[in-house]
This record gives sequence, C-alpha cells and structure tokens, in this order.
Amino acid sequence: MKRDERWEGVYSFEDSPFIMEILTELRDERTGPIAFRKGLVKLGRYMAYELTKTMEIEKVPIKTPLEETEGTLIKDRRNVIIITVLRAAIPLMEGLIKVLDHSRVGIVSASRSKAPKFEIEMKYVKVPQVKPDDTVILADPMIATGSTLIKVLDEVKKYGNAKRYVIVGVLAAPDGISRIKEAHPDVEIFVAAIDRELNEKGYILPGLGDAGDRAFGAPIKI
Ligand SMILES: O=P(O)(O)OC[C@H]1O[C@H](OP(=O)(O)OP(=O)(O)O)[C@H](O)[C@@H]1O
Ligand SMILES: O=c1cc[nH]c(=O)[nH]1
Ligand SMILES: [Mg+2]
Repeated sequence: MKRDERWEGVYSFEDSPFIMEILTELRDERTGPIAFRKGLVKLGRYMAYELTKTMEIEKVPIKTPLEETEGTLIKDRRNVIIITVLRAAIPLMEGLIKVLDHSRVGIVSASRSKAPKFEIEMKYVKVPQVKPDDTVILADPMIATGSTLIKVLDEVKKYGNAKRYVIVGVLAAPDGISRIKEAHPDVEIFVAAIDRELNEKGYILPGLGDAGDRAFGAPIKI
C-alpha cells in the first residue's frame, strides 16, 4: 500500500505485484466477462485484506488447549457497511465481503449519462443505519469524473455519521480524486492504481474500458 503524495488519505497498491497482476488481466481487452468478474472478486478480497491493516485492533485473552495467551481481534471489522454501487461493484463487493464477513450491505444504483453532462441518475437506494463506530466502504471499481461517488457520499451521509468513509476501487483518474476530496475531504480512497487522465468521453486512460459492460455485457436501449 502506497500513499499518494498529491492528496491526503489516498492510497494505491502499485507496490503490490500480485494486485498489479490481477489488474493487468482486467485491463487486457482479451479478458472475457467470466475472468473479468473473477478478477474483480479477487481484487476485492485482497484489497479488503490490505484494508484490515488500517483498522483498529484489540488484544484479547484466549485459552489454547494448553495455556492462556493473548489473541487479536480486528474491532473495526465487526462494524463495516459496504455500499455497492450498481452495476460494476457487484463482483468487487463479493470479494470484499469474503474478508469483511460481518458487513452490513447497502445497495445504490448510479448511472452516468454521456459526455459532456455526466449527470448521475440514482433510482434505487437501500442503505442501513450508519452508526458512529461504523466504517463505511463505498465499493465502485471506477473513479472517473468522481460525480458518481460524490452523489453516493452525499446520499449515504444522510443515514448517520460514520467513523470512517473509505472508497475501495480499481482505477481512478486524478481529476476524479481531486473532485471527491474537494467535496468530501474526510473520505479515504484505496485503489489498485491511479491512471493518467480521462478522455473526452470520460473514460479513464489507459483504464480498462467500461467496467459494467465488461463484467456483465453491454445493455441495449429499447
Ligand atoms: O466517476 P464517474 O465519472 O461518475 O464514473 C464512474 C462510474 O461509471 C461507472 O458506472 P456506469 O455509470 O458506467 O454504470 P454501470 O456500472 O451500470 O455500467 C463506474 O462503475 C462508476 O460508477
Ligand atoms: O473508464 C471508465 C470510466 C467510467 N466508467 C467505467 O466503467 N470506465
Ligand atoms: Mg458502465
């Protein structure tokens, strides 16, 4: 895990060869939906494992069959809410929850309109009550303009105040990170990698394409 000097509380995993290898497969245009979804699940699992290193732990007395000793409990792991941003976060959440298995889960839909407006439509919001001990993880593979996550954070913060708000994603563009940090300075961001820029259609470069379409196939308009 590597802190990015450009912002407070922004981390990438560019120093982790294993996470980079999974990302390489996701970026590769030859990777089909089955392997793409599996890659997102794997990333979710390993990123959740890395995230536990930033959580509050407690030392607890335990008894082995032979003697008394001290054990470790990750206190914060018991108080996690994962907000899954449809569609592309579904496999990422599946991986996160393998490690953060006590999590309550919120589901929100967010769909970004085409350039230049990039308006976010949020039709479905089901979020549990947020308590002061909670770590709220906002799972969304792609942070492009940042508009989706700004809107999701605006909404989720209505459900109570959390101890931490943490975005877990795969790729981010610098512009999107700056916009999110401006709107929500308290949010921490953990992504596999921070890419170069956005193209005129709002896609991350070099990126991995449209994460939702690659995981689930392109929808059609009827
Ligand atoms: O940072 P932004 O510019 O807001 O873009 C990022 C959003 O775009 C993608 O979702 P999309 O709207 O394509 O929906 P989908 O997951 O259903 O494809 C992605 O999963 C993010 O939610
Ligand atoms: O590059 C991008 C940008 C937004 N959403 C995606 O799925 N990919
Ligand atoms: Mg999409």
